[in-house]
Formats: sequence, structure tokens, C-alpha cells
Amino acid sequence: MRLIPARTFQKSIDRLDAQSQQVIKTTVMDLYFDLASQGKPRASLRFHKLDRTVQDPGIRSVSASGDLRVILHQSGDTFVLLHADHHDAAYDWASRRRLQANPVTGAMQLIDIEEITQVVTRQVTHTQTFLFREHEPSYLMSLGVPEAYVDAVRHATTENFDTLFGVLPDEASDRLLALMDGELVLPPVPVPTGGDPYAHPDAQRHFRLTTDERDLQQALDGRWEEWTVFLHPAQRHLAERAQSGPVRVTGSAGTGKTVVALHRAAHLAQRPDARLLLTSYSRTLATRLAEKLTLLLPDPRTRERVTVLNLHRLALQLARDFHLPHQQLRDDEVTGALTRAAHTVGTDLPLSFLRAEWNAIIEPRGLRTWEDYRAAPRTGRGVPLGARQRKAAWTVFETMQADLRASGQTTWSLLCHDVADALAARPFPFTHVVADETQDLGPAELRLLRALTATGPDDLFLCADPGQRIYRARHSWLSSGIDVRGRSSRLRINYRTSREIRHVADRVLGDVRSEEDLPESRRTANRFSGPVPQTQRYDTRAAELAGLTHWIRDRLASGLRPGEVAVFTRARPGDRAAALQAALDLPVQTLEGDGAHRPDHLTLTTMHRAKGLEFRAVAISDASDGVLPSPTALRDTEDPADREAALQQERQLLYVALTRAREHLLVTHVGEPSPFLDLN
Ligand SMILES: Nc1ncnc2c1ncn2[C@@H]1O[C@H](COP(=O)(O)OP(=O)(O)OP(=O)(O)O)[C@@H](O)[C@H]1O
Repeated sequence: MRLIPARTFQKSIDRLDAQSQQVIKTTVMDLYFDLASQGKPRASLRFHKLDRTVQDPGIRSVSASGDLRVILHQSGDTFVLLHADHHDAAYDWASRRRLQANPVTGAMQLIDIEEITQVVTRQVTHTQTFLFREHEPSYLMSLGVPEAYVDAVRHATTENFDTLFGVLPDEASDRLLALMDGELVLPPVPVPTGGDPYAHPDAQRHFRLTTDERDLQQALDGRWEEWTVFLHPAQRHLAERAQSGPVRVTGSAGTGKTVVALHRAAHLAQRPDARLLLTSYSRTLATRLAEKLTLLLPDPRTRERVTVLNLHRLALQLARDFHLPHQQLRDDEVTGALTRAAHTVGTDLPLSFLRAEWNAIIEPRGLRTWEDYRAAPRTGRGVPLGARQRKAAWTVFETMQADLRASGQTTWSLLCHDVADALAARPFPFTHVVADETQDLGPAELRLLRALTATGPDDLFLCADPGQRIYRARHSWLSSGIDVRGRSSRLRINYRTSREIRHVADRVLGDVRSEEDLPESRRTANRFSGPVPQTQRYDTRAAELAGLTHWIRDRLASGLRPGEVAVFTRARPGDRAAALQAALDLPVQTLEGDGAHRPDHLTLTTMHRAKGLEFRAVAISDASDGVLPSPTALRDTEDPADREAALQQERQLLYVALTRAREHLLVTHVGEPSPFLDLN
């Protein structure tokens, strides 16, 4: 006997009130014990087939207390828990569902028949170019398209595929998107004759196969969040597959890259000799990763094999251990040091040029000698440099570096290079490195990551979205010794945001290029629809604050908790935190500390700190002309290439902020809107 919970079952229990949830849990455990011990449920559960209105003859109902019902499917001694709800709603749900194996892959699929009828009707009214018409039905089914949807898929057009992809199983949408990107998509291996339709990787996205009593109890206690158990086949493949070298996982915002990084870390940590680093950009993100990893690795002995630390802290820790200079200069202090060196040397090169050259070439690459600088390519720099000028510039940089060394000071990139150099003479601290948010790593950080573990199988696993690069200019990974060719994969199912929010964010972002300067496809399928994002103009800051307060109150009144709502600003929020706190009479957190999740706090923070996080409702405050792009970010960008890069980073920053929202999005501006919001 098997009792298999489906993803739909867990989602349905989540929607019930606490008391009903408890009743359902007790009923399911009773059912489990009855089936396991005597092969049939006790009479009081009123286990029975549903009437003729149901499309699938395998559908059954079980009575929990009162009018609560559990809908399940029986086939021989396999029982699948599908749904739980009050009587009428449960029966209505059941009347529209069919559980059937895909005729080509053999994987079990749950189908919503009414949805098909609606989608097919909508699809066939269109007469534009059909996207998948040339593909044979059997090929489409081999990609995971349920038989009942084949017709709709063959009628999909560039205008309506988005809605269709929202209702197809994720694995099918993912493969169809890959076809649209021009990839050769190989079907998954089908279930062998006589094999188990629930064991196929496609089915594991929807059904939890291994169920003993403890496992079932955990599911019922809500200890399996969807992302912990129901991985998409592409995510599972990436998390579990042995790799011959560095891997790059890419995907636009909300496509589950962090989830894959967590599962990859948990998978590698099963090896008894593993010493693994799981890292991300900021302290907040590392804290969140650590919280989530514990869900995947409840056994402390396995968990101990993983160090979760943001790269800054790790580098600083190693620099201290290795007795390297680690007192880091702030940006303005770097400018001061450069000004002093220029003065000592007596150059006539403009300071803005020297600063840009230091930022783009010398510091990130850790250039220490004239020979290295002379040989360094200046591709992408707008201002050409003659040999004499180059030598003159180097004299300034050399003087500055000598000054820094003499006073035990350094900069972030130089520190990374020093630590990487020191590691070369020591045993590798880690057997594997899994890193998230790596689009923001420059040459220095990449070199450090590379130096942390030996080159070889399963060494580096890097998740990145080039569209979310907000700290660094584009930089080739290959030139930093990280070769992911043949080991690069894209995730295409967006689990976070509504289709409406994604559309706005994608339009703000525009085209994106990869680390190696190749165009990046950003096609994704969203799993749900939501309210249309709003843009609101105000004439004064005070009116804007009042508008924001009103919007937040509405969200809270509609049932959202304070921890599910966030406001993001381009500049530091300053006294706005206190003003919002007073207006709403709620605690407000700015994420400047450890970044731990506080469900009773509203979040008000910068767009930069929003990176990697998510909220049900997000307001972007003061996205006004003159504020975004930030004039400070564009300062010292006389070189057109620098200016273009800075503008692109500001645009990507807005994209990051917009894509933190799951359901509700408000963008406000005081006076004219940011030019990035001009979407026509
Ligand atoms: N297989 C899955 N099933 C259900 N939910 C998932 C799955 N994978 C990811 N999610 C959910 O989707 C949301 C986005 O996931 P995640 O943060 O991993 O995306 P991301 O690609 O790292 O996003 P970003 O680049 O914007 O930070 C999270 O709420 C996560 O729990």
C-alpha cells in the first residue's frame, strides 16, 4: 500500500483554517493506519467513489469531521491524496480533475479538464503564426505536454502562449520555452514498461513518492514547504547530477536559483568527507540561506559539513588568519589616497580618469606591477591611452599601492587577491563551493572563489542572473579561469512573481548580455496571475508618504502580515523609517543588522538591500526623475563606456526591486517619473 501526497493536497491544506487543518491531518493519519493494517478504511471515514459527474473513476472521497472532505485517487493499492476542502468546494474540485499517465513519457499527471476547455477555446480563436504547429503531437507529449493539451499547444501563438504556460505542467512549459529559444530539446527517458508512473522525474514535481509514517506526518505538519520537496525536474537534475567542473545556473528573477543552490549544497553535504562553502553576496542573504539549509539538513552532523558565510566575511576571516592587511578603505578614502598619490607624483592626468581606471582595471584585477598593467587589455574603456600616458598613470597607482601597504590598508578587491595568493600555498579549505548571486562578482571575487577549492568534479556551482548585476561591470568568467562551457543551464519557470509584475519588470529591464557578452534569453513562464501593478504620481514627499501609508494599510487590512510587505528606496531611507513607523504604528526594519526574517516588522530598505529577498507586496518609493538613476552613481562617469555601464546598473537595480514582489506592486514618484519607467 502507498499513500502519496500530491503538491495540490499540500496547497489545499495550507488554505484551511488551523482547526480544519488539524481535522484533516488526523483523518489522513487514521486512513494511513487503516490501509496499512487492514487494507481498507474504517467505516466512519465513509470512503467512497464519487458519482457520475466525476471525470475520473479512480476519484474517492473521505469524510473528515463535519463537512470537511479529503479527495483522493485509488488505483489498486496506490492512494494519492489530491485535495482537502469543505464538501461542495471539494466535490467541485474533484469533478474537474483527472489523474492519468502521459501516454509517451509514462509520468503521472493531474489534469484540470475545465481549464483545458477554456484554454483550447481561447487558443483556437487566434489566427497568427502558430509556435509549435510543426511539432508532431507525439513529440509534444514526449516533452510532458498532457494529451488533452496537445491541441492547445499546437494553436499557441506569440500572443497567447503566456496564459497557456501558466496552466501546463511546469516541466512541459519549461521544455516548450527552450524550443522557443531555438534549443534542441531532448525528451526525458520514459517510464520503462511496468515501471512506476510516480517515480518519473516529471512526476516528482507533483507527487511525493517515498512515504513512510514519519514522512507523511512531516508533510501534514507543514514541514515540507513546496520548494523543499517538489523540485522541478530541471532543478532536481542540477542539484543532484555529478558535474565534471564549474557549473553556471542562470535564470531571471524568481526562477528558483537560490532553491537549486540550497538543494545542491544539501546533496553534496551527504558525502561524509565534504567540506562545503555555501555563499552569497550579503550578510542578510547568507543568514536566509542558513535558515533554509537547516530545513533541508535537519541532521546536525550533515549540517556541520556546510559553512554558510557571505563572501566578504569569509575573505576577511581568511585575511586575518593569514595576517594580511585587512583594514578596508571606504570609497571616499580610496579617492583621498589616489588624490594624495597623484599629488606626490605630480601628474596632469585628471583625477576622474585615474579613479575610473583604478575602479575598472587596476583594483579589480589586482594589478601590482607595471608589466601587468602594460599587458592588461583595456577593452570597453572609452578613453584610449597612449604608452606615455599609461606609464604616467602607473606611477600614480604604484605610489598609491605602496602607501596603502605601508599603512596596513587595503581595498576589497586587493584583499581578495591577497587571500587568493595566500591560499595557493595552503591546503584547500573546501571540497566544494556553491555560490548564489554571482552576477555581482568581479575578477577579484571570482579569483578568490576559484582558489577556495581544487579544480575538478563538482568544484564550483555558481548561480547568476546577469539582469540583476548591480555592483559590478560585466566581466568575463572565462578570463578569471572559470570555464563553464557545456555546463551552463537556464531555469525558466518563475515561481515568485505574478505574470503582470514580471511583464512590467521585463519591460523596464530590456535586453541583457551574459558575462561573455552573449545575448541572454529571459523567456519564462509564470505560475499565476495577479493585480496589475500601479504607478502613482505625487507632488510632494509628504503626499507620497501619506499615499504609501494608505496603500500599506490596505494591504494589511486585506490580510497580509507586516513581514510580507516592503518599501524600497534608491537612497538610504533615513528618517523615513521613523515617519512610516509612526504613521502605521508598526515596527519597521531596515535590514541593516543580520537580516533575520521578522514576521511582525514591515521592511523599509534600499533597493540594494532588497537583492535576493521577496515579499507579497512591494512599494518602490520615489522612483522619480533625478532620483533614479541616482546622480551619485553617475558621478565620475565622463568616459561614455563608464556612463553606459552605470546607467545599466541603475536600470538593473530597479529590475531587482520590482521583482521582489510576489502579488502586489506599487511604484510611486514625486514629480516626473524616472526615465526607466517610460515603457512606451
Ligand atoms: N520547485 C519549486 N516549487 C515551488 N516553489 C519554488 C520552487 N523553486 C523555487 N520556488 C520559490 O520561488 C521563489 C523564488 O525562488 P528563488 O529565490 O530560489 O529564485 P531566484 O532565482 O534565486 O530569485 P532571484 O534571482 O530573484 O533572487 C521562492 O519563493 C521559492 O521558494
